[in-house]
Amino acid sequence: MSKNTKPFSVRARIRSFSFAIQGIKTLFREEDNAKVHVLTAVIVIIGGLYFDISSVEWMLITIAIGFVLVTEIVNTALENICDYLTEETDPLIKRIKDLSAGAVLISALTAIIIGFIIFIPKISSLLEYI
Ligand SMILES: Nc1ncnc2c1ncn2[C@@H]1O[C@H](COP(=O)(O)OP(=O)(O)OP(=O)(O)O)[C@@H](O)[C@H]1O
Repeated sequence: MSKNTKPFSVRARIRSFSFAIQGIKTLFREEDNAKVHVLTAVIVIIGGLYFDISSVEWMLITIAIGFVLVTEIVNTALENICDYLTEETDPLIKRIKDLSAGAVLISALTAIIIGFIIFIPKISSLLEYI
């Protein structure tokens, strides 16, 4: 394994950070799924502010939102690699893309379950109060 012999450089770290920001921008510009996830996250955050949820609930929601966005980014990167490798229909490419899409689905379902556990009791007590 090759050892990184480059000296530590703050400038290089800032450059790497800017590449990561470019990746996030690409995701939101080109992936409709990511736009849906962000819109959902905004609605959840508004709900959290409205119901004045606890610190632990904010932490769970933050983890859920981050988990969904990270799987979406990894899925998009894998899809791009697949499309770069071949434009032909290939069973292995299908397998990779379907597995990757499965990861996004699992993360989204996890986030939905967390959202339901946090918000359903609050919404029901609000409805009872009305
Ligand atoms: N080269 C390929 N060979 C075989 N099957 C493919 C190939 N490309 C895509 N597929 C199949 O078609 C499905 C949809 O592929 P696509 O790349 O459009 O993903 P998508 O999830 O619709 O993309 P997006 O995230 O952009 O909405 C894949 O999950 C896979 O099952």
